[in-house]
Amino acid sequence: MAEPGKVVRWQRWAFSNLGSVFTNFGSLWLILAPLVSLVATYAPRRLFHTYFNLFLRRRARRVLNVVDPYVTVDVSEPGSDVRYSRYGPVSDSDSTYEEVKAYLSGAFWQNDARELRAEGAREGDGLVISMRDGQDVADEFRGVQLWWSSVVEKDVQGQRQGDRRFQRLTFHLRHRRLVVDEYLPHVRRRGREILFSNRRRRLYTNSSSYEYKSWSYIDFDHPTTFDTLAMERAKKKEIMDDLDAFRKNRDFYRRTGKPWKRGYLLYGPPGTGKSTMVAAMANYLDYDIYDVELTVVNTNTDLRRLLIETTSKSIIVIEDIDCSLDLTGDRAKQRRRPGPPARADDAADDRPRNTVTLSGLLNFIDGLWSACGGERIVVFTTNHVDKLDPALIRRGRMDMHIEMSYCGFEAFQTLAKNYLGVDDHELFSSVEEVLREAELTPADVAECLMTASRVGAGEPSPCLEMLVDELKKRAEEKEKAAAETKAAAEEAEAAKAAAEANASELSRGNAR
Ligand SMILES: Nc1ncnc2c1ncn2[C@@H]1O[C@H](COP(=O)(O)OP(=O)(O)OP(=O)(O)O)[C@@H](O)[C@H]1O
Ligand SMILES: [Mg+2]
Repeated sequence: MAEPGKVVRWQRWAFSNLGSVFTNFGSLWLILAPLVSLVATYAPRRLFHTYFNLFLRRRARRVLNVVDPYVTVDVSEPGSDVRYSRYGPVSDSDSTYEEVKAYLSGAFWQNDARELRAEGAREGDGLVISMRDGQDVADEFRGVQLWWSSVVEKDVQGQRQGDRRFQRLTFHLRHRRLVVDEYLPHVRRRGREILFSNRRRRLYTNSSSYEYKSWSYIDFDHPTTFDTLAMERAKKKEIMDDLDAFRKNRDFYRRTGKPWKRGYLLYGPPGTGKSTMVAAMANYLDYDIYDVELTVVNTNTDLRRLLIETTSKSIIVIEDIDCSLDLTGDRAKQRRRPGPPARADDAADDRPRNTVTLSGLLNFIDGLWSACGGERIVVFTTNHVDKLDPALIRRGRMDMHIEMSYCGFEAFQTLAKNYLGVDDHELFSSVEEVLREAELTPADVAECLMTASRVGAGEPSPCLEMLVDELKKRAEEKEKAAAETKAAAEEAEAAKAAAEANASELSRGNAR
């Protein structure tokens, strides 16, 4: 490494003035020597040695600081022993070395280091670029110049054979506080971010409570983004802004004493894109997803264990929350669960029943344990928002309520762009008309577009003509189905009323 310029200058000055340094020190010593021997004779022996030693050490350190005012800190590769440098213990932690390397891999693009080394990132397809041994890069932080170099030393003292590798940081003595308090934490934070962005994201799901591992996972590789998500533009922007504000406001959450987490409730009919929205959120934030299957969680304690084992920068999602548990009742009713077994063989089965309660779930969302780790998003999806206990979705728990509604014209434009690659077309107005009159979900429209683009070989005009016909057909079918359902419901209602009237007539007859 090219030595920091100032060190070289100081060293040259010291050597060229060696003669006068010794002359001055010699005359000073002529005066001090009798004084020292006087004190040595009359002062208590132990006291003299302690103070004299201290005095000499301090002088020596000051002289050393003048000759070489630069501090070095080594971050050693995991596995090496902790070392001590002139300025105290050398940092040695499993993740610090990787974090520093990742941080430096980002610094090379602005630097002129030419001899680099590339290693595959531990996860994902990215590469971590680092310095070849003996290379160095300069860095700047708040106007202060620092140097990093990659050092390899033969391991001479330990039982370990082979080389020891370090990332060595050099900086001026006067910046020690800045480096320790601010620069190194900044390096670790940034390094962690780079490692995080290089990793493969994961989609976790909880195993049944009897299994040893709480979560199992697969790689998460969902292609949906906010660009491909069909929704009104203003609403989409509002959600993205909210997510941005959440991600960037770590300090705000700390300052206001709030745990760094946010809840989103997605509600709407089937096929309006609730699950798709969760994937878009995860891709936007670069977070992992924990998909909680509540029906296989036995107790509140198991639920808490699941929470503790999630990592930060993740979305915890409970889909169809209204179906997962009986969460529609009041809390008093919940506390009485589990009730008597419904079937005779249930009584013989002594496995614990599902006893997750509403209050267990409330604690999961914002109890004391929910604050551990931070930077988490909780998402509930439901088709029936009106059936949920208000406590579960009150603001503060579910901070943002997002209605996923039927496909409007703006949502259709996004889908047309996704499937046909067109932004505008004369047939769009016909589609708009159909959508205004019928309640079609984005899933309906997406499916029609898929068929149309396959049959019409991706040509916009025939595809859109086909789409209009298909949508009209679907709208009619839906209308018919809705009318039939309504008629059936009315019929059932009438039958129920008649049965009740009959029963009361009968009981009155009996009473007479
Ligand atoms: N808003 C949307 N934007 C883009 N594609 C969508 C949208 N909504 C639905 N789709 C398409 O429809 C399919 C089903 O959507 P999705 O599973 O997200 O609906 P959902 O609201 O979660 O339904 P459910 O309530 O039944 O779970 C998706 O795979 C996607 O292709
Ligand atoms: Mg869904």
